[in-house]
Parts: sequence; C-alpha cells; structure tokens
Amino acid sequence: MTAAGTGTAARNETDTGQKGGWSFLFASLDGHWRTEGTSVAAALAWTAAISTYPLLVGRAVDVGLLSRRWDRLGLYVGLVAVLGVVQGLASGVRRRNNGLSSRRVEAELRKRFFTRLLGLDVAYHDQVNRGQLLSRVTNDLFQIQAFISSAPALIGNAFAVATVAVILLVLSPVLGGVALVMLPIIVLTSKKYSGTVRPALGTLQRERGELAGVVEEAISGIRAVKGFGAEGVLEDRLGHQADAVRDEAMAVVRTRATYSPYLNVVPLVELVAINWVGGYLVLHHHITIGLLLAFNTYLVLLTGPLQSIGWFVVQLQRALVSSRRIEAIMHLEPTITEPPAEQASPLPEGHGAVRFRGVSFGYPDAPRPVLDDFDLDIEGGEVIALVGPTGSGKSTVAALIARLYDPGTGSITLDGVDLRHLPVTAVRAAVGVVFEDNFLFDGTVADNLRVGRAGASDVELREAARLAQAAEFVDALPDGYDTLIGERGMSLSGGQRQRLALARAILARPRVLVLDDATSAVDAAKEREILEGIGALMGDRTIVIISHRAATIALADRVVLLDAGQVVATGSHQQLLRSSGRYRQVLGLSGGAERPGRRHEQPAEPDGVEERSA
Ligand SMILES: Nc1ncnc2c1ncn2[C@@H]1O[C@H](COP(=O)(O)OP(=O)(O)OP(=O)(O)O)[C@@H](O)[C@H]1O
Repeated sequence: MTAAGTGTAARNETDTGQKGGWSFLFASLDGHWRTEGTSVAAALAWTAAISTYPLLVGRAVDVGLLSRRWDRLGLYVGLVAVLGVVQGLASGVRRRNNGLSSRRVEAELRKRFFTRLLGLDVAYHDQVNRGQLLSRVTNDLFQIQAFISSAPALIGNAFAVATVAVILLVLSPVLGGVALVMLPIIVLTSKKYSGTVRPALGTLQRERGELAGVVEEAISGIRAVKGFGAEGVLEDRLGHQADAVRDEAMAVVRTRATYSPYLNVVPLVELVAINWVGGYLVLHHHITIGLLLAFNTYLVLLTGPLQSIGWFVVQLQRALVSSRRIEAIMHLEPTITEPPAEQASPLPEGHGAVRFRGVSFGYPDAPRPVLDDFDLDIEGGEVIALVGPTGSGKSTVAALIARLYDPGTGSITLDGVDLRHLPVTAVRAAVGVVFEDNFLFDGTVADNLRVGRAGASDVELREAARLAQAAEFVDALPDGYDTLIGERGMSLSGGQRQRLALARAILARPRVLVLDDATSAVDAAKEREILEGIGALMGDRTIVIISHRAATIALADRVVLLDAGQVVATGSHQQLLRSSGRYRQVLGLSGGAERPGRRHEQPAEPDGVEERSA
C-alpha cells in the first residue's frame, strides 16, 4: 500500500478529452442571462435596422429619385436617418451589456477557480505544472470573456445573414438565388475550418501554459539560477518552449491563412455575380435600378457579418478549449474533505496527543511508501524531537499530523479522534507547522503575522514577535510592523523570515506546534531562547521539533529516531547518545562509519530507552 490516493485528482484533469466545454460555457452565464439577453436583443435591433435600410435606399431611388418625387425622397432618406439612430443606440446598448456580463463572468470564474485551487490537496499542487495553472487564470479566462463579449454581435450577424437571405429571395427569387448560392460554401468551409483549428488551438493553449511555467520557475528560483550560473540552461529551455509555442501558433495561422481567402473572396464573387445577373435583369426591365442598388447594398452590408462567421468559429473554438481547461480543474475534488456527518466529531479538550497506528503512506507515483506500518505515540504536552537521516520521512510525519495528506492505511488521531473525523479547519487550527522555507505574503509585517490569527491585537503581535526573537529586527525596520515585506517589499534574511514565521505560528497558539527545521537559519543562541520562549508559552501543549542540530534536539523531553520510515529508537537525547550508534551517526557525532542498513541495535543502556526493530 502506498498512495494517499491523492494523485487521482491530478490525473483526472486530462480526462475531459477534446470534446465538451459547452455546458460549462453556458453554466458560466448563470445569473447574467438578463444582461446578455438585453445585449442579444440590442444586437437583433441593430440587425433589423441594417436589414431594412437598403430597402429604403432602393425605394428612395425608385420612388423618389427616378420619379422626381422629392417628398418621397425626403421621407425615405429621413427614415434611413432614423434607422441610423436606432442602429447607433442598439450598438451602444449591446456593447454596454455584453461588456458587463462578460467582465462579470470573467471575474466570477476567476474567483471560483482560485477558490478551487486553494481547496485542492497539497498532493495535487505537488504534481501540477504551475505555469499551466497561471495560464488558465489569465489566458483561458480571457478567451471565455472574449467569446461572451462578442457572442451577441455574432448572433446579430448570423440573424442578419438569415434575414437578408429571406429578403433577397422575396425581392427577387432569381437574384436572391444567385446571391445565396454561395452561402452553403461558406457554412461548409467554416465547419471544416472549425474541425481543423480546434485541436491546434488546444495544443497551443497547453504549450503557452508550459511556457508560463518555465518563466515562473526561473523567476521564483532566480537566486539558484544565478548562483549556479544556470541562465544558459534556462534560456535554452525557454527557447525550446518558445519555439514550441511558435510552431503551434503557426499551425493555427496556417489553418487560418488557408481558409480565410475562401471566406473573404466569396462575398466579392457574389458581388460580381449579382451585378452581372442584376445588370442583365435591369436592362431587360425585370427589376428596377433601385432593387439592384438594394441588392448591392445588402451584399456590402453582408460582407462583414459573413466574414465574422469565420472569426466567430475561431473564437467559439478558443472559448470551448478554454472552458474545458477551466472545467477540468473545477471538476477536481479534493481528497482531504470534511468528514461525513455520521462520522464527524468535534475536537475534544486535550493537550495535543498524537497517535500514529499502522500508518502506511506513499506519495503518488512514488515507487516505495515513505511510511510502512508506522506507529508513533506523542503524549499531549510533550516536547518531542524527530530525528533521522535525510529522506527518512520526518517532514512527511509533520505533514500527516497537519492532515496535508491522508494515510493510505492506518489512522492518525489527535486527542483520541481520527483526523479524518474532525473538521478540516479544526485540524489546521489545532496543528501549526512552521517549515524551513517560509513564504511571506505581499504586505506589511503585521499583515503577515495576522495570517496566524486575523483578530490579533498589536500587543499580541509584539508579544509573539518578542517570543520568536523577531521584535528587535522588526523595530529596526523603516516602518516597524508597517514595513512592506514579501513579493514587493523589503527582502529579509533567511533567519529573519524564519522568526517571522515562528511569530505567526505562536500567534495562532496551536495545540500541536510542529517546527520542521524552522530555526535552521537562526544562530544557536537565539534558537535556544526562541525554543525556551515557545516552550514556556505553549505550556502543556505539544511541540514537535524536527532538526539536525544536537543542541536543538537536546531541548526536547524525548527524541524519536526515524530511519527509512520506521521508529528505530526513542529516549532522551543523552540516552540515545549513549545507546544508539545510529543516532550518533545521524547527528554526525560518531567517528566510525556504520555498516549500511544496520538499524537493529542492542540498547547499551536499556533504562528509559526504547529500541525497536524496523
Ligand atoms: N511532495 C513529495 N512528493 C513525492 N515524494 C516526496 C515528497 N516529499 C517527500 N518525498 C519523498 O519522501 C521521502 C521522505 O521525505 P521527507 O521530506 O519526509 O524526509 P525528511 O526526513 O524530512 O528529509 P529531510 O531531513 O531531508 O528534510 C523522500 O524519499 C522524499 O524524496
């Protein structure tokens, strides 16, 4: 048994295939149909206006100009002017409403998407490509917005084509037939185009995501990049990815270039045919000059809507591809979930006793489990140090206590209740983990500390900072607790960052505080003061210290030695120093090398020391 089962969500993401996206696109408009509907209505009013005025122009020529009836001419020209005003107003209403609905949908989707991302398991985020996620938040949501924004006009255009087709056929079946014979060609070409461009657009979006990933990775690891002189390597990677994006974009461009001549030329061919056949009909007195003029005007008016059908197809395809990419994430369900009602239990009173029983856990896709049938008892109020060689599973134990992952088999309890039966928020509030690398958010020192407890007073902030040995350097910052730090603020040293992270955790007052190499960048004297301060503050709560430093470990009541995912010895620091060669070796205190794989030891001093076989 290995996996926590958390890889499923990440894998399912690709299961949506090439099809779909429609229902998500429609559902995203829920709550906005009125605005979007008004926009469509305005677009239809615009269509009605432009479909009518060639008729009026034709009448103005036939009934006004050729009959020299100035009153009629004035009437029709006046009506054309009125329609112009209607057209202008309709266009304004359409733009305003589709602007509103599309921007609102985009903002809502972005918020929902972000909430979903935050809700997904750590296991998902371990595996996912961050560039792909960034590209979905920006590029894909923009494509959906662009489609929703343009849909009413495009619906109007489609109606314009249909309405004009009917008008032309009624006005003159022969000339109408000539004008419309090209329509099926346009529809078929658009359909073929759509089938070709859709997969290419999907690949292009994916490649763009990969590109964003390379940039994101390089920027977030800029120190390592520069430190190792790895600029060249990253430039090569970016170069390859930029070429891949270019190639996919070119495939889309080629498809467009192949089809757009057809879509552009057809209306012109129609114009030529109409004037040829129409001229013949006028010369033989089958139709009037005004009617031919109306046909010409209609065809010129139709050129835009006809060409926009091609564009509409591309935009729709882009929006569908993007919808699928967003939907794929929105459909993922976190595996770390609230307990079902019949199992749910509130967190009972307690001091933070943690118990691992028969726990097996492996990261998704990892060849071996990190913990296999793992047992560990941490008493409430105990200060325990987890020690072990690198990769032995210490941080994994910390992550499991905070329920960042669920075990594959076995159970982990907090004060007697299985973590899976407690509300997730209760577990996260009860267990505070401070890592070696701490993220500082973009904001002031105070903002960053209040992440630990939103309502903390200034006095409490200062007290937490004092205990974490951070007060002195915060006071020396240009604006003290109001100094901007994080992404766009002041850079802090590793030790200063760690101390702020500690203060943040102290402020949260968790029942179990896990310090995962959390003071590694702080000097030994300060570290001692910090741990003693935290110990006094935490009182009878549990502290789990993960460290490689003997002086830090010595502060714990009890030390647990992990090796290859098993507890191999427990006892006080002094006891283990005396009894366990492996312990001395892990702390770098033993002179001689041990035989690899030797993990069973006979306790030199059994009193108080518990050695276990792995
Ligand atoms: N997110 C992850 N995804 C896949 N494998 C992981 C992940 N985190 C840790 N591992 C693997 O699990 C094993 C245990 O890692 P863990 O970080 O728990 O060890 P550790 O004892 O804390 O090591 P260190 O002292 O170096 O911090 C290692 O083999 C590691 O490669």
